[in-house]
Amino acid sequence: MPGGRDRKYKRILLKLSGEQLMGDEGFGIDPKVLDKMALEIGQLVGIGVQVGLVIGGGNLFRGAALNEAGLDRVTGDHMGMLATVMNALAMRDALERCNIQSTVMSAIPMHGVTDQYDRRKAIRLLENGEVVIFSAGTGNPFFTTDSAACLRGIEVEAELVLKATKVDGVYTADPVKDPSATRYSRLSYDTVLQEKLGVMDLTAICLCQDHSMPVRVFKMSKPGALLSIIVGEDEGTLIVGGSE
Ligand SMILES: Nc1ncnc2c1ncn2[C@@H]1O[C@H](COP(=O)(O)OP(=O)(O)O)[C@@H](O)[C@H]1O
Ligand SMILES: O=c1ccn([C@@H]2O[C@H](COP(=O)(O)OP(=O)(O)O)[C@@H](O)[C@H]2O)c(=O)[nH]1
Repeated sequence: MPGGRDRKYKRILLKLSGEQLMGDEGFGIDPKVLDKMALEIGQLVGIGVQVGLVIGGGNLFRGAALNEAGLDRVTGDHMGMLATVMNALAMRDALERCNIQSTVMSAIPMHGVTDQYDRRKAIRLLENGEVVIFSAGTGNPFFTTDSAACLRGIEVEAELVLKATKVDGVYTADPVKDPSATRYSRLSYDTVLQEKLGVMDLTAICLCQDHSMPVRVFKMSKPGALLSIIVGEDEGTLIVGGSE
């Protein structure tokens, strides 16, 4: 553990975007990336952290993009949710190759492929040290997996939602488009909402605000970042209530 410090969190909900699974390819899943992520998740499990996972589907399908291409929006969202199930199965496979016990639950019943989402069972599995992968988002169209991550995090009483992303936190503007943007180390839900800071969808932020669920945004590809957060280091950006 970094600096020999104890873990700060016992139960977390980690949100990975689908795009993070595709590595350098423009589409699909790179098993080497999955293996790397599985090892990092395994480090958390190894120090007794209970890990719930939500994985997006943007490496495969997004409803809004399919809609722009001419498909019905709800059909597109169903396809996006099914994409998250595929990613979840691939992640379970990678975790099991690292001898990390895991269960995939789906918000859309998929008998024989995944378990159906069951909050009480999920909590029991987490308490037993299994990684629980919550797939198919919220099960409803017009939502995102950011909202699903916050929803599941609140439901299973995680202490923190961790949003892994391509940038190392929340900035005053999109740092990819505006090089003069500066990073917050901590900010309030209200600021994210008022400034419409685009790192996470605003529905997800509202849900976290209503239920006082803190969110930490960080860069997954930064070596050791995930573990640093778990031991309480000030990595990325923390979104919480009150004034910043
Ligand atoms: N104010 C902001 N601070 C940080 N990132 C921002 C901001 N506004 C927009 N972004 C963009 O949001 C992206 C993060 O969203 P992303 O992880 O792609 O979401 P998802 O994978 O869930 O679709 C970053 O890569 C960044 O370019
Ligand atoms: O509760 C949900 C979660 C996801 N989706 C669909 O699944 C796609 C993939 O999820 P997301 O875009 O959040 O993935 P990420 O950007 O995190 O990879 C979305 O675009 C939506 O079409 C949905 O309809 N309802």
